[in-house]
Amino acid sequence: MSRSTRKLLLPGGIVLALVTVLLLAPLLPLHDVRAMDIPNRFAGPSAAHWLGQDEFGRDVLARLIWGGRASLFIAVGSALAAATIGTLLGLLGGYFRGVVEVLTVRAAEVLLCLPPLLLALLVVTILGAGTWPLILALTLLYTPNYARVAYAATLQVRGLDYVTAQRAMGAPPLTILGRTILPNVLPPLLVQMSLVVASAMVIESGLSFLGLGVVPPTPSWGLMIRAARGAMEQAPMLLVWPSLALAGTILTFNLLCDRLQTALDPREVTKGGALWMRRPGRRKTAAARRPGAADDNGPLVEIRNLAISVGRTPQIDLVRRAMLTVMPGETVALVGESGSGKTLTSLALLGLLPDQLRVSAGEMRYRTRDGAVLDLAQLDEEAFRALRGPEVSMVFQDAAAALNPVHRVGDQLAEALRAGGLTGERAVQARVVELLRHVGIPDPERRRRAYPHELSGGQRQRAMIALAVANSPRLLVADEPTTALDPTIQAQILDLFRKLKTDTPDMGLIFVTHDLAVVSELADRVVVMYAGEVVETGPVAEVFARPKHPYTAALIASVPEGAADQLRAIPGSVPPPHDMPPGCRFAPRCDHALPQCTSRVPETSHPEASRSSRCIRWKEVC
Ligand SMILES: Nc1ncnc2c1ncn2[C@@H]1O[C@H](COP(=O)(O)OP(=O)(O)OP(=O)(O)O)[C@@H](O)[C@H]1O
Repeated sequence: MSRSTRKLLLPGGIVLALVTVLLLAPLLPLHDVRAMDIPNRFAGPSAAHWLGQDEFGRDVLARLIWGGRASLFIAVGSALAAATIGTLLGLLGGYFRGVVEVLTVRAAEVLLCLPPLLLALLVVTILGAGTWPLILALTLLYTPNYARVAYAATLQVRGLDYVTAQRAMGAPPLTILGRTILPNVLPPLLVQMSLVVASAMVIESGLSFLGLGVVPPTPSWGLMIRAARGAMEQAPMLLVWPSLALAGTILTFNLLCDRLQTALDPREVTKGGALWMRRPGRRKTAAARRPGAADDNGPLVEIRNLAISVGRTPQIDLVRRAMLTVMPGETVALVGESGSGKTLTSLALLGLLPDQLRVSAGEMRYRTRDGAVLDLAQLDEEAFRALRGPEVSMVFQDAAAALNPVHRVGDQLAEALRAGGLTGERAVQARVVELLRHVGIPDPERRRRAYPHELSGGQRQRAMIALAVANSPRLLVADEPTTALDPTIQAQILDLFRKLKTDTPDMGLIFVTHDLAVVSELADRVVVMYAGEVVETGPVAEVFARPKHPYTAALIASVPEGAADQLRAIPGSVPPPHDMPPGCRFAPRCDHALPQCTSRVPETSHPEASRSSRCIRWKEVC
């Protein structure tokens, strides 16, 4: 059972127990909710009446349970009805747009013009007080909320590649809506559900309290609160029980929906709840700082035996024994097939690993501007925040996703500069223009006022690079910054990186790429990763001319730009992290593999001082 499923047990158990008790009310040995006992009005708890008796001597426990039936039936019933209708309207409107949108979402939104309580009062006044008119009123009230949430979520999802791919495959719209879009819009709908159930319970009690909801003598929590108010001085507990039941049920529903949202979200983006709810990092900055270790000629970054893992029992190592060194001013290319751990290693350097992953072993020694050596593997989030920007920074692959779409490019740059300590509005704006000009955005005075969507793909990537270098970082990590661009623009962006290298000769650059041609043009050293491990490192020219690991050799031979005479695909694929072969991870795909390769993990060899290979047959590879 996964952690998020386990977290469902508590609120799920409480809701199940509550619903069971309420459903079984007719079978439970409860007093008659209407049976009055005037001589014993306001009597306290006794063996016969566990929670005491009300103003007519009726049993409070029985009325609480039967009242809960009415309240919950109305709240959950109207929330479900509104969810079904509203989600359908939102999905249809968001997917088909145009007239359908007007007839569904916009029509539902008309209801939002009316004050909620007034709308409920209107329906109840026309149809008369009672359970069903109340459910209808609440359904009308909440349908537009669901429609809007589903509509917004559908709009977000309908343009994504996987929906386009479904369309391209000829899937009918209803299948796309039900199978592809609905599961993706479910998390915000569940949040909405928890809010609506809670709010419906409050409105039900309010209307019952006003005499417009559940009709007495049928009990409801709202009616009980209303009656108890008049007798607050004689019997204050009469007010406490229904209020507690109402508050407890609302809180439990909120918790259940919150946890459901996490459990149903396979991407686990909601995992851990709000940032402020997360446990603070256990690691301490002080422990990470080693003032004595400063060495001006030493490496900027030195990763040793880094392991990045997911899960605890069992723990799966997505990256293990990773080694990487970057000297000041050096460009190190990180290459390897998809899934080899390049992105995770880069993200770990900035403390940006996804929530469910962690650095489980190893060191990432980083030398700061003032000469102190920090172990990034030991830093907490707060310490990383201080480093990101002026010390380490990152250029992401997809600038469209990495830039905030609702802020102007210039404003985003200005914000980064202010966060880096630059003061004075004039100085900030001047630096914004200078940065945009530096990265080659034409007419920066005007373009700084553009939103990201108003820039071309290449310009967006330039703006993203400007953002990354705004505070002159000493280490820049670029994760496939050219992959999403067309070849002409790719060449321009590579030129920009070359210019950055020349202009900032001390800046270390880690360049993640699949493209070996880019590596040979841009990088000084190359680090080859396979299945979460670093298999070979060395100066680019030497590694490309004489690879010392069969995987590097195969990689070079597999691309047209490679030095090999004949193009040759690497047979098989990278094994998944949970099913890694024992011994050398590349052995099952390797032409040079010996029996001992599959039984023992190969040690790192150093064919030359500046090179390393994790292959026992490195001498024979070439
Ligand atoms: N959040 C995550 N949870 C579990 N496994 C993950 C997560 N992120 C990445 N992985 C796994 O870790 C391994 C390394 O992923 P990583 O993204 O670092 O590879 P990569 O070399 O950068 O690939 P690509 O070139 O496709 O970006 C892959 O097997 C991937 O499936």
